[in-house]
Amino acid sequence: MMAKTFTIAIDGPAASGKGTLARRLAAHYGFHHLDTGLTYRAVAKALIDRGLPLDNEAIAAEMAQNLDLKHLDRKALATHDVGEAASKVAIMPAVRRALVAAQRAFAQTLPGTVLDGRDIGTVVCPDAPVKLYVTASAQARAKRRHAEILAGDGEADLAAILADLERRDARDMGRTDSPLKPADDAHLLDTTEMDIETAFLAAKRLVDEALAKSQA
Ligand SMILES: Nc1ncnc2c1ncn2[C@@H]1O[C@H](COP(=O)(O)OP(=O)(O)OP(=O)(O)O)[C@@H](O)[C@H]1O
Ligand SMILES: Nc1ccn([C@@H]2O[C@H](COP(=O)(O)O)[C@@H](O)[C@H]2O)c(=O)n1
Repeated sequence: MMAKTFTIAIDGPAASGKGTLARRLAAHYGFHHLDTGLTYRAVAKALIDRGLPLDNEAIAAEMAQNLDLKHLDRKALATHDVGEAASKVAIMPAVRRALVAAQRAFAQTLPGTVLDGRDIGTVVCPDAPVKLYVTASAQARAKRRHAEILAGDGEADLAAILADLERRDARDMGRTDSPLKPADDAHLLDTTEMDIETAFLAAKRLVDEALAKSQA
């Protein structure tokens, strides 16, 4: 018999704060965390590093099939160019099939997991007992990303960041395969007016309710 698992599914647009929340929740509950955006970024970076095209589905899918989830280097994958390239390879069904299979295996083999991305509640873990769709206005998200880059001693232009976010959101929401959207049973968490602690407490309340239900 398969052991019981509990997955927290978190989705939302770029820089909405879903990764921050996912990490906080995973630390709080002692769960394993997978940032699924890193998996798409890793495929994109593997192609870029080898000088391979970003629009060849067969080549990209081969990279996705060979990806090892244990070796995702967040720092190396964090650049703007890799994020932009990731959203291009993410439109390819064969890439998604390979990555979704690995993401599902992560959720199904560990007892407590938090996965964040764009299609966790809709495609990867449609039966997750708790789903959060984290949003914030595009302006708020751009300001947060801007502050993050400046804090890391980088240079950034707020208007350019806003344009990038909006372009990436449009690609993620407009693609045919697994577009970004809230699952029908997701809780919407708009953090435009919330600081990180307030957003965490709101999310924790929803997870606590789901955990209590799953143990009843
Ligand atoms: N509620 C909040 N209030 C203020 N800042 C926040 C809030 N949530 C997250 N942040 C900050 O916003 C930035 C983006 O957050 P985060 O990286 O978690 O977003 P994300 O949705 O995971 O982004 P991506 O999709 O690009 O991976 C970070 O600098 C984070 O510290
Ligand atoms: N479940 C997911 C996660 C990510 N993507 C795509 O990857 C891009 C990068 O994601 P980040 O969260 O690291 O910014 C993102 O723009 C999506 O195109 C996805 O499709 N599904």
